[in-house]
Amino acid sequence: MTSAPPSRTRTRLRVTTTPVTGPAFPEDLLSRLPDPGGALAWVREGSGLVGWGEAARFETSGAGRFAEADRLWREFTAELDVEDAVGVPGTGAVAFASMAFADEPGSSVLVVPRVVLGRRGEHRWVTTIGEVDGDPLERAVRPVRRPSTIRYSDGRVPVTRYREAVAEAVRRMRAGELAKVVLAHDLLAVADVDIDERFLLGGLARRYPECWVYAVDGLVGATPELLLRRTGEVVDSRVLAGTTWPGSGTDEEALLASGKNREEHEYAIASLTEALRPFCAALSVDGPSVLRLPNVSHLSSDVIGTLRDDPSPLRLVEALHPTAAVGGTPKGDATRLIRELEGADRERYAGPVGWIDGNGDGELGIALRGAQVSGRTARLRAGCGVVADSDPDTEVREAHAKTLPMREALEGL
Ligand SMILES: C=C(O[C@H]1C=CC=C(C(=O)O)[C@@H]1O)C(=O)O
Repeated sequence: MTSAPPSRTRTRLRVTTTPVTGPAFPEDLLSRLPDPGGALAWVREGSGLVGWGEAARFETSGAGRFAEADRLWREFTAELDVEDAVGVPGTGAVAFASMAFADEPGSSVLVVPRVVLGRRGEHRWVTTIGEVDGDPLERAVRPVRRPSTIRYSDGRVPVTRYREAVAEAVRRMRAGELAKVVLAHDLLAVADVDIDERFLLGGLARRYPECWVYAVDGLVGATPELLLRRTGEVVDSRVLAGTTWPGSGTDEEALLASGKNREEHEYAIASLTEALRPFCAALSVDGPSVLRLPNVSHLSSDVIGTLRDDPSPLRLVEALHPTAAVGGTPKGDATRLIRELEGADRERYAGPVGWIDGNGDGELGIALRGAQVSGRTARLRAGCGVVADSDPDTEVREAHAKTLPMREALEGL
């Protein structure tokens, strides 16, 4: 489904990026999101983009969802009348993207906001796309509402089924059917009032400043994993796989030395670098080291490359997704096993999420540590890499630790 304003066919849509200096620009980008719903965000350590309103929206599905979204975005941006007085990645036309995990079913979306506030290094700017009433920096912000009660219940893949799924996956791996699969379960949270996306974003940003806090079309979270950032001819990625958490009995030194976690990590690195290398003149991996977050610590590697041609961020993530951090090895076998053992649609969990601009730059993370928010409900999802050595009970505990950021954000901690 595609919708764009009717004006698009009559006059060229105007996009204006203006630098902002002085106190008019907010210290906290998230604090300017005006409404409880419809938040668009990609923010880390105070920098990034937030947006609101909808100048256009493009929805795609199926195996061709990335290519179709890429085509629609190119066609849309070719028709724009852009005046960009800042000229850095994220200025000019921007779309927030959230792509479905699986080819079928699932719907992916690009949302083009009417207003974007952005911050990158010393640059601060406002972009308007199409008609905008008044000064976006003066726009009234509705008070952020916190829920009084949150009730949790089993989702479509309850913990008991999740444990069985992990045990079955381990059996298949010991029988030599595949090397790694990432299995996930979900948890349903119901609040007493409609959930204010800004309440979640604020809590996540406060507790997880080293993560990318995101919101696109009701999918809200704080991901520690960068799938791909394109800045001109440079691409980089932060690959995570292999986890420990407080109370697990495995400290960070033991995580670095753990054969099982190193194996999980190696598959994730290999899947990313094998898919990215054909696009690159040079590619290097630095790691693993340990990324310490309040709820978990991960084995983490940084990948950096120089592009040889000019592929768009969406075409690049099409090649990379799903890496073995969220799919498995071999990719096709793992994806089929996920469908069989989870038996429920992941929707946009573990899919690419972030932004793209009209000049070919973009930042897309993996939609982890989040929830799909709709009215009073939030569906939380979390998964773990399973290899032949995995223990089902331990994976259940690890998945529980991975839902902590969103449980705390809902509870206002
Ligand atoms: C699939 C998730 O985490 C991935 C990212 C980092 C570490 C992971 C792990 O150690 O299993 C997972 O591969 C999730 O948070 O839902």
